[in-house]
Amino acid sequence: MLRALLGRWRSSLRFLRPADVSAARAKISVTQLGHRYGNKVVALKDVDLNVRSGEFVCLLGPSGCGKSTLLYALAGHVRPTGGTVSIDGQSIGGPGPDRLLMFQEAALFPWLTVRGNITFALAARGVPRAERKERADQYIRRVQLQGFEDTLPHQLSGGMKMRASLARALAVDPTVLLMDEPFGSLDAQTRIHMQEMLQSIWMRTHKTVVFVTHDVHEALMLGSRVVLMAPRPGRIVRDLEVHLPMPRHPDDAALTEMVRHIQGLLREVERDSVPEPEFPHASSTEAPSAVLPVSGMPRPAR
Ligand SMILES: Nc1ncnc2c1ncn2[C@@H]1O[C@H](COP(=O)(O)OP(=O)(O)OP(=O)(O)O)[C@@H](O)[C@H]1O
Repeated sequence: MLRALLGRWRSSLRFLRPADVSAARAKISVTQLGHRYGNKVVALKDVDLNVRSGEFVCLLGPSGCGKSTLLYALAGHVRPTGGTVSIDGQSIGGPGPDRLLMFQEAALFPWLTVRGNITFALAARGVPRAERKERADQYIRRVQLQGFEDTLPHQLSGGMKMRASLARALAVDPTVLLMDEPFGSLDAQTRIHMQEMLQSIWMRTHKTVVFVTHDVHEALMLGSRVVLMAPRPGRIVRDLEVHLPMPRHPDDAALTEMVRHIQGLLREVERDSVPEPEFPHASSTEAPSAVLPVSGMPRPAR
């Protein structure tokens, strides 16, 4: 029984080398990316990553390994001190409408209803007025918020706010969805529900997603690929393709075994990381702690 289980999770995990996903065919291509903040912290060093169209890539690693810095470099909010980021072969010089960044906070306009928040974002993207309501309602149904179209954000639970934010992100239909621990502030039950919902939406849309998390279970619930990062300096140490069938169930035995294996890898990574001297943080005003999201809405304080 145990042997069969081990066989299943091992055959569901494939280690990738950078050359396995060619830059020429990648949707997102990151080459030799480095970033040093003004306070001398090397947040990223020599990061190479190619993401294919339609992949769900989870960036996973301990605090401070540069996950958010990498995500904000993809969004165009961090201007890396070295290397390049390209989308569809075009080097990016800043934020663009092809990428949308979602945060742990739902970042809804409090004076607009659920539908109003979505139609506002559609208007900002130039969607004709006649299409906005129908499109908003379509995505409201997709995140199971029907009946709450005219509700204001303060009347919603945390999970519902996040669903509204997800509906807004999907409705504007960015080429790439960038998510920074979006479910981090939700309770365990709501978090699982959001993961299942996002998973079923992704299975239907196959949108290219880059999702930051430090939760191994979440990464394996969602990711078609899991990229492990290590700190000091921030870098990629493993790139894993996950072939567990979808939809995945949070209690699936093979998934649970895989979680244990990756937790072991992360412990090794932490052990092998050289501690870096403490640098003052407060004087720096650089992203990711002070950025504007791609959607153009003010980024809430982290
Ligand atoms: N604005 C900033 N100015 C200076 N240093 C920063 C800034 N933002 C992040 N750092 C440093 O860069 C390194 C990487 O930070 P980053 O937030 O990208 O890591 P992370 O893996 O996303 O961490 P967490 O999971 O805690 O959010 C850390 O050492 C952090 O202290």
